[in-house]
Amino acid sequence: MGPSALGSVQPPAKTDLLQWVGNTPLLRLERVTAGLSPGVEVYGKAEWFNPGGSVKDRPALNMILEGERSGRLTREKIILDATSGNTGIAYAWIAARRGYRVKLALPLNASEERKRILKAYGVELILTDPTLGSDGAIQEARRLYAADPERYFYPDQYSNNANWQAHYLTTGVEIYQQTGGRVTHFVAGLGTSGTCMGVGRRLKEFDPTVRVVAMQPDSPFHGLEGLKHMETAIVPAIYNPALPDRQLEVSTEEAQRTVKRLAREEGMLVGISAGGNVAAALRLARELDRGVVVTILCDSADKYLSERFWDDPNL
Ligand SMILES: Cc1ncc(COP(=O)(O)O)c(C=O)c1O
Repeated sequence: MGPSALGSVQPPAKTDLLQWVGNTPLLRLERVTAGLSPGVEVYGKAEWFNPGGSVKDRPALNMILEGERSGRLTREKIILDATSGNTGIAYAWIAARRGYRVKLALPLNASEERKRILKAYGVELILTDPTLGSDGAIQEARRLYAADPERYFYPDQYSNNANWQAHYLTTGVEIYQQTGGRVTHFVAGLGTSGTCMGVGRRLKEFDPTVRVVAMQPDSPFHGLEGLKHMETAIVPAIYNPALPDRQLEVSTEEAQRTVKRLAREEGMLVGISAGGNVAAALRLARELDRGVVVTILCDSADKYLSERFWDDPNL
């Protein structure tokens, strides 16, 4: 078959990897939802389809583009931030494409896979005290920036409006469109809170009856990498506690158990925070007679495969 058989040959579409951020599939959960009222549907937004493998590609790209637009990010600057991993991975590949260097503060105990991925992209890692968690990394990034502000572009994802705006401009719109405007509840775990704030604001603008549910780990020492226990953590400046209509707490074990169920019953190999989101979404869905519940499958399990819970027969 020659080209003429195809009609006029178009150049390939979206040949820049950056164009593949967003527009992720919305997947219906069909088996873990057994026993729910027939009028209730539960969906997960498959964010591992982003080029960097997580939901954080969206805010990282938006913060970098905003930095360029505002003139705060210029060629000679190093991108500096504190990240438990996924935002770092997103900065890393986006910076590689756009020709910037990246320096990241992250807790020493962040998963080995994440550290190796970051190093593979050529990122400089500053490993911080693991007992201080993500807050220790934030303090270190602030210290480095304060010591030499001219050297760095410090997006500070916890305080940067371009973080939640990425979700306001993309994720929220996609969810509304992909559900044909039928979404009734949105569930999101809180890390920087960008996803919850941006999607929550957008959905409530489309339809003020949409209920926004924030999910948090049930204790300060938890295994939900990427999420914060707000009561004991540095609260992100972009977090508005008045926006969620409800808060749900999920234990590490419940999240891990749900991760295994999603793998075995739905064929979706997702990360721990995604398991936590689905656990909270299912708890909420059990209370409903009718509804369209949407949550976020933040990343895949690739970076967590060395965790011990996979081999724990009780989970
Ligand atoms: C795996 C994972 N899940 C959830 C989140 C939370 O998303 P957000 O920062 O938008 O609250 C993050 C954030 O870093 C993450 O890495």
